[in-house]
Amino acid sequence: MEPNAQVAPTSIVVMGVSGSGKSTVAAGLVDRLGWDFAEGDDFHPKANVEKMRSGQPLDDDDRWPWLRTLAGWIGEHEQAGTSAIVTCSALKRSYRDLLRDGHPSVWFAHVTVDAELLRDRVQKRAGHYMPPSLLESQLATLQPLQDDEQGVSVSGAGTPDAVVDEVLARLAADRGPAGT
Ligand SMILES: Nc1ncnc2c1ncn2[C@@H]1O[C@H](COP(=O)(O)OP(=O)(O)OP(=O)(O)O)[C@@H](O)[C@H]1O
Ligand SMILES: O=C(O)[C@H](O)[C@@H](O)[C@H](O)[C@H](O)CO
Repeated sequence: MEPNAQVAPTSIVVMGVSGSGKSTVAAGLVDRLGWDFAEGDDFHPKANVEKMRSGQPLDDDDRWPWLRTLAGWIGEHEQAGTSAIVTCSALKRSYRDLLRDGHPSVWFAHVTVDAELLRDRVQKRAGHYMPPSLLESQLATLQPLQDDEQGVSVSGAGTPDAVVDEVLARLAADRGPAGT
């Protein structure tokens, strides 16, 4: 598999640890691009959500079936020729390998936020099943997006609009004049 396949990116996976701002950035991208959208967390089996709610981090075995479901969603959109945006923590490179395997249009937008800001955001967020205590394991598991992976890493510390602008600028550059 070729991580940097030269295919116009039409499937954006907004990735990052819990609380980094994936949903917020994805909403901004959907507003600006009008592409189809799915919240990756909605595809977690109930057992995964209950595990996180009880304060236990997911492991690879918990995540593989979920990631395969998301890859299927991406594949359906690719096949239909429909551009799409999905949020997914995609914490490890091997998870991203699964998502892009056979799906050359996949392009990652990694929203990065330092641990202090992350704790602050998650502690202020009410009514979410993900307890702040799981942040450390999210950060320990994270393998940041690498240079040879199609996509962009952006700091999520700015305003949502600024983060979205930065993602879109890089997306436009990667899509080239024909991909607008
Ligand atoms: N750029 C930003 N500036 C200020 N606050 C932000 C920004 N992005 C997100 N937030 C806030 O931080 C919190 C986490 O954001 P969000 O839910 O988008 O993250 P997430 O990565 O989708 O989280 P999870 O994966 O746990 O669902 C929310 O309360 C959101 O309003
Ligand atoms: O891979 C994981 O551990 C999970 O996807 C988590 O990241 C949460 O589902 C999500 O971020 C919601 O808080």
